[in-house]
Amino acid sequence: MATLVLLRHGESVWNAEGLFTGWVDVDLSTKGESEATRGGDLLLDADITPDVVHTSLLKRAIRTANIALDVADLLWIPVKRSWRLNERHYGALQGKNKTQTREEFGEEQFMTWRRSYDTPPPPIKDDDPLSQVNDLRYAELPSELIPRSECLADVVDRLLPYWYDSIVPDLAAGKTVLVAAHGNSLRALVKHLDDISDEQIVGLNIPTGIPLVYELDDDFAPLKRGGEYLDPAAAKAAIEAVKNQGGGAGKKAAPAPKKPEPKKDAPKSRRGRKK
Ligand SMILES: O=C(O)[C@@H](CO)OP(=O)(O)O
Repeated sequence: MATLVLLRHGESVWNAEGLFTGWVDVDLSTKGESEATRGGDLLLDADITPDVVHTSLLKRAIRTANIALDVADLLWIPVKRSWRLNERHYGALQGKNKTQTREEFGEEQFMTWRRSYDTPPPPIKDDDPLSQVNDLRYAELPSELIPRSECLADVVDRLLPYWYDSIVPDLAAGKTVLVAAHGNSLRALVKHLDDISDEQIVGLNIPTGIPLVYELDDDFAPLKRGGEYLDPAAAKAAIEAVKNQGGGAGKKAAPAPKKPEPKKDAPKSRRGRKK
C-alpha cells in the first residue's frame, strides 16, 4: 500500500482576477499563501509525512509545496519538478478574463474551451508575449513539444509518462508522495487514478490548497475511489467556486460587452532557448 497526496496550488493572483492562466507563471495571492499554510496544517493534523515532493515548473505550485512543507518542517525532503505536471496550456485564452470570454463567445463555447475533454482553445501564436516558446525553463524541450494550446486529453497524454516513470517508482519504493500541481493537471491524474470516463471528467473540479489523499493498492489503484480531502466541507465549497468561475455552468450568458478587456501583460520570465 502507498499514500499519494495531491495538492492544487493555493489561489493565484490571476485566479483572484478571474483570468485564464495556463502556462503563464503567476504567483500566489495572499489568500493563496494562507491556503498553502492551511494545507500544511492539514497534513500535520492528519499525521501525513511526505517523503518526496513532485511539482510543476510553475511558481504557484512550487511555492505552495514549499509553504505547506515548511509548516510541517519538511522543507528538506527531495523535490522533483517536471513540465509534465504544468497546468493545461490555455492557448490564446491565456491572460483573458473568464467572465468576458463567456460573455463574448457564449456559455457553450466557453464551457467547451474550459472543460470539454478533447477540444483545445485556439492556439497561441509564437510571437505572443504570453507564449512559452522562448521561456528559458523549457529550453531543453524540443520546440514542437512546447504546447501552443491543450485540451485535457493532451494533458493526460503528456502527464502519464511522468506518472509511470517518476511518481510510480517512488510509490513502489514505499514513499509517501506529495504532488503539488494544478487544477487541470490534477484532473488528468484523478481521471487516470479513478478511471473516470471522458464524459464524466467534464464535471470534476479540484479546489485550491486542500490536500486530497489516496491510499493505493499494489497496482497503484485507489482503495477508495475519489480519495479523501483532508477538509471535506471546505473542499465542497471550494469546488463549487471553481466550477462557477466566469459565471458558472448552466447560467445564461449576458450580452456581449462593448469592448473586451485587453490581455494582461505577462509576468516577466527569463527568455531564450539554450543552444
Ligand atoms: O486558468 C487556468 O489555468 C485554470 C486553473 O486556474 O482555470 P480553469 O479552472 O478555468 O480551467
